[in-house]
Amino acid sequence: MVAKKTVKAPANSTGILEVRGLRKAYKTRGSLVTVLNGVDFTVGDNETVGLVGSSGAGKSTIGRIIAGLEQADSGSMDYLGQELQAMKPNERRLAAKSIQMIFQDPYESLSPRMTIEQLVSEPLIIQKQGKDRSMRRQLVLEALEEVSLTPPERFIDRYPHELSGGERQRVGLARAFICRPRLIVADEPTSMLDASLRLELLQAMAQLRERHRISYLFITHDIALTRNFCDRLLVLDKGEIVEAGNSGTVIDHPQHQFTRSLIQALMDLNRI
Ligand SMILES: Nc1ncnc2c1ncn2[C@@H]1O[C@H](COP(=O)(O)OP(=O)(O)OP(=O)(O)O)[C@@H](O)[C@H]1O
Repeated sequence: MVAKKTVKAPANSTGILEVRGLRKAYKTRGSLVTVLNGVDFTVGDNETVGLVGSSGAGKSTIGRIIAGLEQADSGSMDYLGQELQAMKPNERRLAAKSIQMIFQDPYESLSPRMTIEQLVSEPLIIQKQGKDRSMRRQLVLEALEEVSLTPPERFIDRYPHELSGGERQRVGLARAFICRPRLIVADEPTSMLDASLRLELLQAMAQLRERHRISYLFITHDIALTRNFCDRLLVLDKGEIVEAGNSGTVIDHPQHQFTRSLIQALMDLNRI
């Protein structure tokens, strides 16, 4: 069992994830480029934490490292008392059951050759949950219902190309939800959706959080979106978190020059 070896009291009794000193550099054309330069933050239980920063700041890299899709060079990630960085691949796979990720592109993130049933049940198969196909189908129907793809029977046998962009993103959310995670890393899930679909997805995410006590790390370019959707906001600049706090407070009273420039850019955009 994974937990047995690594269990210790969580550093923050209400936190589920505590990230400390995360560093990552990529080798490109022979030279090493530092992307994350000692990133520190926490995500609380049932909390939605927004992560903003300029393009290329390293937001997705943080998300991928937490979801286990990439390895950090150093630092620690205490997740429910388990140190993710120190885990072997098979332990990490088990932990991954309760940390899931949803992605930006509703067209590329779902295989076009799989039905919605196959796509949403795939994590169950990987995690060896759901004893047979009919049980898995039932769990898929429930997950589709949870993300407001109703009636689920209308969606389950279709292919992604038969769905709208907003519906596909909710399929991605159902796929992330089906193993009942504690934490979902959402990497710009709304950026390719128009305003009304954006709202639908955020409502579906908020509903899941309310019903099932899920925390989100919500990565976005759109700092305005974080005001109501996120409890807390983290601002990433030059590989470090330069500001963190209640999202309304950070937006209304930014302390760091970089945060001010992000908000100014938003105001300039709204004036166009
Ligand atoms: N596999 C890789 N190899 C080399 N460089 C990479 C790799 N992945 C990311 N990078 C670089 O790391 C930096 C951070 O990338 P990342 O995708 O995390 O940024 P981001 O903040 O999510 O950007 P955006 O908002 O544009 O999506 C970028 O400069 C990117 O080019």
